Amino acid sequence: MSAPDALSSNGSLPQVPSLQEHAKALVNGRPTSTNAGTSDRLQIINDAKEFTQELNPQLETWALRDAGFDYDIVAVFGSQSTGKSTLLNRLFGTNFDVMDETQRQQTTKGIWMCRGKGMNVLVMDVEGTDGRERGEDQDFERKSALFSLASSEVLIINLWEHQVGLYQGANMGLLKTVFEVNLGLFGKKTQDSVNQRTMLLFVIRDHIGTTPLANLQATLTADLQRIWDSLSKPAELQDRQLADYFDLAFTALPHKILAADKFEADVQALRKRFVDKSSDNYLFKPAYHKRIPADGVAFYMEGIWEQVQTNKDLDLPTQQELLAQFRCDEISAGALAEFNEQAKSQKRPVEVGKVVEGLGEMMRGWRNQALTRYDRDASRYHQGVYKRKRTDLLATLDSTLSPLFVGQLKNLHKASLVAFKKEILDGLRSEGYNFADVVGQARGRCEARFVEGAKEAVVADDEAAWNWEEELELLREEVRLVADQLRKDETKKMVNTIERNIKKQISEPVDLHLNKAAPDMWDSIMRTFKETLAKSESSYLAKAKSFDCTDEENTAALSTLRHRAWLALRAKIDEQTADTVILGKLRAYFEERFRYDEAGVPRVWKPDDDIDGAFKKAKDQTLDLIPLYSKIAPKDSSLEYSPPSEVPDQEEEYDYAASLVIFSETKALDITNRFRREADAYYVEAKRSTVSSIAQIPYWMYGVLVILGWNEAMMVLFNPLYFTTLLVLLASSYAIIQLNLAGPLLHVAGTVGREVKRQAETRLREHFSEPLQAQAASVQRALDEEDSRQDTRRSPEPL
Ligand SMILES: Nc1nc2c(ncn2[C@@H]2O[C@H](COP(=O)(O)OP(=O)(O)OP(=O)(O)O)[C@@H](O)[C@H]2O)c(=O)[nH]1
Repeated sequence: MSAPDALSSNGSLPQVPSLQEHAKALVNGRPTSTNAGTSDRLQIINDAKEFTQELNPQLETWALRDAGFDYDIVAVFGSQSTGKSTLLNRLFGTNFDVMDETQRQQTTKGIWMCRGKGMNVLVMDVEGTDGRERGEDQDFERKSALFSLASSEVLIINLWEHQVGLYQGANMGLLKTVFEVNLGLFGKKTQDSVNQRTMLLFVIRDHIGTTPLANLQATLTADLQRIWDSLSKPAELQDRQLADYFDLAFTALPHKILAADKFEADVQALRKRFVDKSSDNYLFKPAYHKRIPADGVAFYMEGIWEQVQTNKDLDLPTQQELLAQFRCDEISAGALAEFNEQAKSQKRPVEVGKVVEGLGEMMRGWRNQALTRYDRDASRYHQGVYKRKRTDLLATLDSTLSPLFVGQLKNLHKASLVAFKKEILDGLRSEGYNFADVVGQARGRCEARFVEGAKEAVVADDEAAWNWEEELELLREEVRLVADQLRKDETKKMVNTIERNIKKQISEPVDLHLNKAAPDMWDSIMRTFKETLAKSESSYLAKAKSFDCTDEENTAALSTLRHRAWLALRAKIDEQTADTVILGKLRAYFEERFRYDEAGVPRVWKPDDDIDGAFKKAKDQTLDLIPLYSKIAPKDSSLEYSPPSEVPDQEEEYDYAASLVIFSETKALDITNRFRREADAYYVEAKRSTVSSIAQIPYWMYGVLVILGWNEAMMVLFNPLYFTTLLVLLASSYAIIQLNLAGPLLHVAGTVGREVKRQAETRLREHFSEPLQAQAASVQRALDEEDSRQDTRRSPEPL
């Protein structure tokens, strides 16, 4: 027989298509099978040379898909109707179709497969050779031989005894093809295909016994050796022997009908060689196994058939690699699907900022589960591919877990920072806290919390991929910023508290000193102020120590404090020198001097008192106070206030010199005038009080009245009518007193009396005080005129 179609004209193997191309073709363009298998046998390649799609489900039905390497494949080929199916059925308990005894025509078409009864063996019944039914087309024979060789561990070559020694009859042509193809398949890659040996079991049927089996075996071996020698081997394989690739075994079976019992016994003996692993003759030796895991057999066989069909180079290691790629991808995808489902469950919580408890453990669990699953199923395949795909899978797993890890770190970062702030604020609420201690402890706990959480979230040992140090650095930086901010806030709060205290402390003394209006008033005020400020500054510095404030911060805070203290003093002074308040002070000062004498007794002005002199003196003394109040000017220069050179957070520079002035000149003038007016009113009042005392009725006037009224009194006494009237009045008075009506009557009488007295006084005053009245009126007029003149001068400026 000629070289197989798989070989190109120059004898070399054609180029292998890329693995991806091939896998794609297989996955997308699988032929649809019309070969529906029965429950226990399946036509894997039909008449139209199409590979079935049912093999995988069938393997599942046969419970072989998960067998791993724990299964074997045996195939038979030989001439048509040589009892192949019969033999297989007997050996493996299968139910391949057997030819009806009377018809003698081909029964097995294509390739059928059965599972050996009670054994993990896949048995393939291959369409018989000879090509009688297919005419001269021996293409299928070659392809099926190639397919069987690539997948089976044991190849049974079935032949009649009388075929031994015949070239065609004994399928020697086909064997030549098998050997050639075998070289192509396994020859070159000896390293990879160290296990790729195949057992060729020759079963000689209808052995009569006249020629001993040994002789038949010798003939066949010699024939095979001859064929092997005649092969045109590639240069590098010239010295390879048939035994390097094949183990040969021979057995003979007697005539099935003529020696039925013997036939049956020998078949059982042969069956034992397929079943009994302990036997020396055990045929399914591990060395023959093609190392295709059971779950990959369907894909592998389909791939091989595809290659054989398209006459492409059948490079088994490549096929195995291809299979490994496909299966590893499938297994990896299965593991990934489950893993993704698990990872998805925690994606949302992490995304919304939750710190997921035990996330690291979960992630490690999912990852290990996926890898274990992958390792369990994929490690049986081509190691190179398995490892490569494992690396890919690992990368995919990690790339899914990485965002969760990073998210968890970010959430931990946030949570730790929030806890840090809360702890500090809680700490600052406690009595007598030490800021540095509070911050230091909170910082320690914050970092510890983060590190603990981060370590838990680490998925693998690879420090570069699962690094949390950088995030910790970021956290530290932020903690520093927060602590700084808190310290600044605390410092501010402290400055505010001290400022409030200063206000409280200076309030009373300043009031007191401003009320006294002594020449050293400002000295006293400034002394108090400076002492209070000095105390406040030292209390700030004492507290600031625990805040770890820098020198610059302390300087800034002290400047602010000094500035604010000054503003507080100024505010207090302003409050005490507001128009009405200062006028009140001046009035009080003036009154003290004008209305009271040296002993503090209120003065009653007499006409000869020197009202004008006293008024002028008191007024001048009071007016002298205005310049005193106008400017903060302590006599002792050491008490002068030294303002801070620079105040932070202040846009415009504060003018201390200007702040020393309390009243501007205009203001001082205004106050002067307003005071003058008030003082003048006191003067007028004083003057009036002397007029009132002059207007008293002289006592001799009452004597005059008695003398002038004497006649009228006598007339009442001596006139009966008047006298009677008098008696009636007296009697009435008596009755009134007796009846207790004296009170109301006296009240009425008092009122009437007062009215009469008032009338009388008025009349008398009008009579005696006209000249003095005229004098007072002229003074009042003069004052009014003076006022109106000053009003006219001041009119452009508002009061
Ligand atoms: N003489 C003889 N006949 C047998 C033997 N075993 C089976 N047969 C008969 O040979 C005929 C063919 O048997 P099959 O088992 O169908 O042969 P086959 O090789 O599978 O046939 P195809 O599938 O058509 O190639 C049947 O009629 C069997 O009864 C045997 O050992 N000796």
